[in-house]
Amino acid sequence: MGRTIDVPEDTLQESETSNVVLELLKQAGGCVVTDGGFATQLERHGANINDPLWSAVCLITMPDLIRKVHREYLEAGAAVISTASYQATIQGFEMRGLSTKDSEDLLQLSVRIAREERDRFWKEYQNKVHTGPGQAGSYHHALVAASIGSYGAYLADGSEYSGDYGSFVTVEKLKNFHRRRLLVLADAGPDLLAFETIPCKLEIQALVELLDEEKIRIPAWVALNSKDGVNVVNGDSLTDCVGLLDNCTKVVAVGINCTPPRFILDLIRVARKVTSKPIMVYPNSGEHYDAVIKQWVECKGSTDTDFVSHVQEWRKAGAQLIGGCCRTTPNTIRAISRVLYEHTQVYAAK
Ligand code: MET
Ligand SMILES: [Zn+2]
Repeated sequence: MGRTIDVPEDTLQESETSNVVLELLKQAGGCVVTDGGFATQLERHGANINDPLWSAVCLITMPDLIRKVHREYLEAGAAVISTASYQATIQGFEMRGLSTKDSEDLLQLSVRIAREERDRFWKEYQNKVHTGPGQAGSYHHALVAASIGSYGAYLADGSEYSGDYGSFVTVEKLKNFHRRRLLVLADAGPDLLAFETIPCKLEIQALVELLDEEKIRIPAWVALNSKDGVNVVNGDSLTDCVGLLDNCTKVVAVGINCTPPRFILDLIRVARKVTSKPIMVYPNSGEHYDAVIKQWVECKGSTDTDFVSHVQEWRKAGAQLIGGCCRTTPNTIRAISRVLYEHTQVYAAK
C-alpha cells in the first residue's frame, strides 16, 4: 500500500527507531482509525458504571463485557484499542476494600483482556477485508493501548474537564499519584500507554518527568482536552503543552480526546506547528458532561454522519490516528474507517 501524501517526510524516517505507532502508520498508508467511546459502549450494553471507578468497575463485575466491546471495535476496524483502565486506580480499588495485590491484578487484567481479544480477532480476521454495509478496509494487527486517565478522572468530580486541581496540587503530588499504576500497566505488556483527557500543563510536566524517572520502555501517547479550540481546558496554552510533549522521547504521539468535534481542526493546526510527531484525535460526540449528575446532557452532539464529515479535513490538517471518545460507538468507527479507507484506495491507485 502506498503511503499518503500528507505524512511529513521526517515523521516516517523516524520509524527506524522501531516506534510501534510509526510502524503501524507506515503499514496502513499514513492514517489509521482508533477505537471509540469505551465506557459509552459498555453502558449501551447495559453496564451500570455510575461508580467512582466508572468503566473500570466492569473489570470486577463484567470482564466478559469488556472483551465484547474490544471485539466490537476491532470488527469496526480499530487499529488501536484502549483498555478498560481509564478510571482504574489502585487508590480507587483500595477504597472499595480490595487489597493492593488484587488492585494491581485488576490493572493487569485490563491489559490481558485486550491483548487476548486482539490476538483472537487477528487469528480469524488477518486475511479478511471488511466490506459489510457501511464499512470497508483491511484490518490491521491492532495495538493495545493501556488507558491512563488524568488525576481529574480519578477524583471523579469532572475536574478532567476543568483542569482545576486547586493550588495544593504540585508536580510531585501528580507524579506520586500516577507512579505505581503506570509501572503496573507498563509491566503488563501493552504496546502503548495512552494518557487521556489530560487537562493542564502541570500534569503533562509530571508525566514527562515520570516517564523518564521510571525509565518506562513502553512508548506513550498523551491526549489533551480543550473547550475552546485554542487552549487545553484549564486555559494553559496548547502550544506550550504540545511543546513539552514534543521534547519527550518516550512520547510517540500527541493529540486531543474527549473534546467536541467543532474544535478539533483548529487544535490540530496548533499542534502541527509545534510537533512532527503523529497527531491523534478522538473527539467526543459534542455533548456536554454534567459532573454533578454524572451524565452526558444536551443531545445536540454530532450524529455519526456529522462527525464523519470532518474526518477528511482532520486528516489533511495532519491527524494520523482518528477515532472517537465519549458517546461515540462502533458505528462511528466503522464510518471513519470507511472514509480513511477510501482515501487510501484513491491514493494507492495514483
Ligand atoms: C472521559 S474520556 C474516556 C476515555 C476512555 N478511553 C473511554 O472511552 O471510555
Ligand atoms: Zn471521553
